[in-house]
Amino acid sequence: MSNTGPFTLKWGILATGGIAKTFTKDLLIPTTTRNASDIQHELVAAASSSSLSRAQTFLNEVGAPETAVPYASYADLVADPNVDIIYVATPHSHHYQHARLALEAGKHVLCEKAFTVNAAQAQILIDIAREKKLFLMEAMWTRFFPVAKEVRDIVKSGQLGEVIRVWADLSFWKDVEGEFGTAHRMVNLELAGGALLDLGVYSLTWVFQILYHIVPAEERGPPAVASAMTKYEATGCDETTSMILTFPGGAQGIATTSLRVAHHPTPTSPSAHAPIRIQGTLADIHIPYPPYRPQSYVLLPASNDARGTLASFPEQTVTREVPAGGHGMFYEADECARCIRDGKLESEVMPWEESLEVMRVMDLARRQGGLDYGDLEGTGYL
Ligand SMILES: NC(=O)C1=CN([C@@H]2O[C@H](COP(=O)(O)OP(=O)(O)OC[C@H]3O[C@@H](n4cnc5c(N)ncnc54)[C@H](OP(=O)(O)O)[C@@H]3O)[C@@H](O)[C@H]2O)C=CC1
Ligand SMILES: O=C1OC[C@@H](O)[C@H](O)[C@H]1O
Repeated sequence: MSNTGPFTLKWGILATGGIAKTFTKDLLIPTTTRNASDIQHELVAAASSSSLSRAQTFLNEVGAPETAVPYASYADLVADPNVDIIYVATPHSHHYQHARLALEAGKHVLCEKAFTVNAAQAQILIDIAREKKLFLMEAMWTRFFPVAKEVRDIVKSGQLGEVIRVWADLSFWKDVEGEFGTAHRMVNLELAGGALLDLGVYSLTWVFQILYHIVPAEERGPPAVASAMTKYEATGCDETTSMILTFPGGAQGIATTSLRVAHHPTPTSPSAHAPIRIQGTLADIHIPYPPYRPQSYVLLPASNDARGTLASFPEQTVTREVPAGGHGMFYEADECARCIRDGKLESEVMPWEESLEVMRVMDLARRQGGLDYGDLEGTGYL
């Protein structure tokens, strides 16, 4: 690493919807507020497929520097020589096309979750990134929170004993018809909507972080998958999907998602149990809602009348709040900057192979549930 000051990563934002705005605001929070002063981010451009004025409005709304350039097309954005990395923030249906557009133009890519519609598309993006020596990462921001890292480290240390089971739910207790109708991206088949790709991917990421990511390579393997899927009648997307994953060695992951019921109808109520529960032979870890933005965890030693308390530590709650009023999306942006600075094509925290495995599990669950996205499943390009 050079000692000439922080490495600067120059960002172009592809799309101007809800999450693009949240992410970009985080990008503009100085890295010094989170002890990440070895890198910094610069917002250099944003594009809207709708209009130039929408791109300009977006830049104004996020508080972009005056030098940031608005574009009226994604093609123009990826052609900007001043841009290093493109953040793809379009609906699932378009991730493959837009990430590929950026890679083909020679840009590094951070692509929103779910990475693509299926594993075949993810594989092609990875192949292109490898061939062109470009950084590519699924924007699974949850993994980069300090709490997620701490939890992985605790499990790795053996403090929980052997992890036997991980329960993971991300569901929203919604009036689905009233809130989403048929056109909203959450339920619209033409945008690859549905609970699984939008929310279930988080349940899977918690299961994978514990039962796959931190398992030594020689013991690790893809899980067997048994799933059930119930459709939303109005569009045919999945409304409630439940998956039981059995990993080599026998540990089980139970990953669930729904648009109509949740682990608790008022997930932030003090009586709500945790949506993520990592269960070991000596202790559990519970992670409260929201599991996609984890800011605390509870360590619970196992205990019963007959055997007493097995672990040698008390129950404890650890809280790590996101600093500087951020949403927590800057952690994944920092990872991109460090990887690119260090010449890495992929992140060790969210490696290509694991995005692919998660996509394969979702492919299997969709096959078992009879959910096919038709033409959106293709690997043709633009
Ligand atoms: N990490 C997280 O916490 C979150 C991630 N997401 C992910 O981000 C992605 C976008 O979600 P979100 O921002 O909520 O969606 P929005 O509908 O708010 O925004 C999507 C944007 O994509 C662009 N777009 C391009 N083509 C289309 C199309 N055919 N239909 C609709 N929009 C299109 C539009 O921008 P323009 O007109 O400017 O081109 C639009 O504003 C999804 O993949 C979702 O899973 C979403 C929410 C939270
Ligand atoms: O990624 C997401 O996480 C937060 C949710 O609010 C959102 O619907 C989803 O796309």
